[in-house]
Amino acid sequence: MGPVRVLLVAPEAFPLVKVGGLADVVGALPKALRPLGVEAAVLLPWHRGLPARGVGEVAYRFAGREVRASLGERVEGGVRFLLLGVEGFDRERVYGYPDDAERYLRFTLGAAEVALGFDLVHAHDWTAALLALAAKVPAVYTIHNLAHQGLVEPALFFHWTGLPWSLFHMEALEFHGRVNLMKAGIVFARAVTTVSPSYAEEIKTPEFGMGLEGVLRRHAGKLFGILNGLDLEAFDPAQDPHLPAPYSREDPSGKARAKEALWGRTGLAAPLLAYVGRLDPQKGLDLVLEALPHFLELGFRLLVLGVGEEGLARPFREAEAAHPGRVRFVEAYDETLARLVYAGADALLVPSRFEPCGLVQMIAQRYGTPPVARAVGGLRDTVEDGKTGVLFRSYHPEGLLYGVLRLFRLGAEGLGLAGMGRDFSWRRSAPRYLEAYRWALGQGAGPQG
Ligand SMILES: Nc1ncnc2c1ncn2[C@@H]1O[C@H](COP(=O)(O)OP(=O)(O)O[C@H]2O[C@H](CO)[C@@H](O)[C@H](O)[C@H]2O)[C@@H](O)[C@H]1O
Repeated sequence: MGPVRVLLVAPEAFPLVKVGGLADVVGALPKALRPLGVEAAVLLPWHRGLPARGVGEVAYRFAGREVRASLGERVEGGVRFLLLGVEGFDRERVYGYPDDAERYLRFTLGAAEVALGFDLVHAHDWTAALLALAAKVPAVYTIHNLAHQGLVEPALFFHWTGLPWSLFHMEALEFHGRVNLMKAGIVFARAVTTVSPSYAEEIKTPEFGMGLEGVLRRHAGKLFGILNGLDLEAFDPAQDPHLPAPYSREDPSGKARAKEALWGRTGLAAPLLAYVGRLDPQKGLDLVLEALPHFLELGFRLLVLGVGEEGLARPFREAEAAHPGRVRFVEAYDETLARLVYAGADALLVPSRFEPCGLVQMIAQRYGTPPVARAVGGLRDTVEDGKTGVLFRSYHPEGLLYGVLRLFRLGAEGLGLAGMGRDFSWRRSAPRYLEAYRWALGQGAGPQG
């Protein structure tokens, strides 16, 4: 058999454009698949400011007319990135505009044309989900986060896409009177994957299914739970240019330098609890806020690094103002500071309400910092409770508080060192994507092997 040629389609991919973990995964997967005989290219919208070489044009239909989009190409770290210049992407941000559904549908319909040159298309999250229906090659669809589904008014959707209204029913696109793009991905893809085995189980229940649990149960026969890996070269304390000194499990002495650098940059000191990530209701930051007075009473310092919802940013701004030198809120996307946190904090807080996989807890373990995480989704699959970190169950500030206390009772430093020995490489997960691809191409065994 020749190589499988796959087009990964996503809104973001590291190192070109990154908002969160989706970009890490889409950027790393092509490299992990190459040794397995998969030639993967990544197609992104041509977001503002991305330099690339023009390689042609793509014609697609939108709202009953033929439109053209320029196609760019750029190779980065050995990965071939294609950029599609459809209307609506010459903007500051990747998401968060009122016309997101419209511009990503344009992108998806253009992507369907680009996919014709490949054996298979691998669509990521709601923004690319319609490829499962619109692409003329088989599609694999990955759910990174069920919270964002892409809901569209049906009249607009059918006008834009030219798809038949006969698809507007409960077993296809309809969801409470609207079109649900995530649902389209689940229903029409040949294989559906999600980013951890635990999340694959959880989303079949009302607690985590976000209204799609029934659909997911009906399509469970093609659902694969594949744990995300980490790009071990991109995240390596032994060769991380963001750190003041390299270190490893064998010689962790450089870690002390990272701690000093982190304290120097933030004005904080040990014992330092930290959070890195998007400010989103998913992440359980309300628990951090509620537990904060107790943390401060116990002598802990808190650092929060993240951007996102104003409703979550404001209370952290206020907490910083009220507790100078003890609470810091850095409202920025800052790669260097993030690396200093993974290396220099005493514990990383990951109290998520739900977590499809989560990369921050894996990065922290690789950098020798133990996570205190809620026992959900991929957190459950990647933190060894009492060995490399602490897991807590109840979604309650006391759950988090006792988790932190338990970590320090067990010895945060020792657990951190143990975490450095864990293997989070893509080596274990990449072959499972190949299985999903083969299954979608009608060549192999299904999710249960
Ligand atoms: N302010 C900031 N400065 C610097 N770096 C920052 C940052 N905010 C976030 N990051 C970085 O963004 C990434 C976050 O990835 P996660 O997977 O932990 O969560 P996210 O919810 O974004 O991803 C979603 O998709 C991924 C991929 O499948 C799933 O693992 C996850 O569960 C799901 O919610 C990490 O690389 C982190 O370092």
